[in-house]
Amino acid sequence: MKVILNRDLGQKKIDMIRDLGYDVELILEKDLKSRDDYYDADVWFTYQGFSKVDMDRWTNLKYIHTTSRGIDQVPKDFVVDRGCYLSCNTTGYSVPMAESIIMYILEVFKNTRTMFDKQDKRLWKMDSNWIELAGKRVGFLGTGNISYQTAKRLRAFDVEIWGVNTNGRSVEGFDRTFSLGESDEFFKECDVIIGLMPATEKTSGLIDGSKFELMKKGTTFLNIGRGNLVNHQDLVKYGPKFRGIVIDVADCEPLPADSPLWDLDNIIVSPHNSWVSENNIERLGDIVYENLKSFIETGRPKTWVEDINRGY
Ligand SMILES: NC(=O)C1=CN([C@@H]2O[C@H](COP(=O)(O)OP(=O)(O)OC[C@H]3O[C@@H](n4cnc5c(N)ncnc54)[C@H](O)[C@@H]3O)[C@@H](O)[C@H]2O)C=CC1
Ligand SMILES: O=C(O)C(=O)[C@H](O)COP(=O)(O)O
Repeated sequence: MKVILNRDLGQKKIDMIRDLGYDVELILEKDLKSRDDYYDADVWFTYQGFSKVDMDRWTNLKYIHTTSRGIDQVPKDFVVDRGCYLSCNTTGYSVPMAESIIMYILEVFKNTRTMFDKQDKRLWKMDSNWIELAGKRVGFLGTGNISYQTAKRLRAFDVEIWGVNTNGRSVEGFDRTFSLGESDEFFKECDVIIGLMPATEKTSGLIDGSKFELMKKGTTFLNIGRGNLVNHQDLVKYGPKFRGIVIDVADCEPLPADSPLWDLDNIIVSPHNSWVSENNIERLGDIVYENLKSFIETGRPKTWVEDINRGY
């Protein structure tokens, strides 16, 4: 079985896979001599490699694992037509994402932008506009794994935690949950609202002026999942209403230098950085190992995306 890996998982994981004792040829993408050497592989671990290869040329491909959590970049027709398995980095980034989100909220609540500005100017001047997280209501758009890990850690700050998901089902770690169709109260009452939804046809532009209108003045709004969730024109228009805005993702990445979002004085722009951590390769390696072991032994990975057309 020929397996192409886009990331070096380290010798320990490679040895673990080899020690399984099966006839597996593991090749790092960077060691492929030519693009032609891809096309007879059985398994491909990739992220955005789809645009770099000619998808029509694969002869044996039976299993794709994308090293990202989101699967919006995956050519879904190919997966369906070929009857290929698709798996992704289900939980691998949730911990660093949760920590980054808590950092962003505190940055907005404690005005760190202003603090660093003053520091650059060697200005010793107190700021009386710092607010507490304790007692606030934090709302998650999406109650998936990243939201869960963030909510779990936010508990220590004595906040109330609400969430929106597809049907309003209750989810461990959330005090209240809403369906999007019945979520006006959510938008009106949350002090912090965090976008953590996947990019799908259904989520595209969900958060627009009509939702910003419902939010109270001084809300802190973060979009961390995918940029398509938010109507950016409306975000700019309603910008001054917020205590702070944080975007880790945008409808166009990199965010163009002439985007009016850069001009908002209450925005933190993080360049799709929230997932970064020194532990990612170790976590990815665990998922890859379990999935590959299962694929070799049973013909299917341990976990996979069962309904690719759902989009996440
Ligand atoms: N900025 C970054 O660096 C990263 C961004 N991401 C993004 O974050 C997203 C969320 O990740 P997870 O929490 O692990 O995903 P997940 O699949 O565990 O959760 C997704 C949540 O969104 C909800 N949802 C989906 N469509 C909906 C709709 N139309 N209406 C209402 N709710 C809907 C689901 O009910 C679920 O609660 C990923 O899909 C990915 O695009 C993931 C990792 C890193
Ligand atoms: O996992 C996702 O989805 C992301 O958006 C992450 O930022 C990172 O994706 P990779 O660069 O690790 O594929």
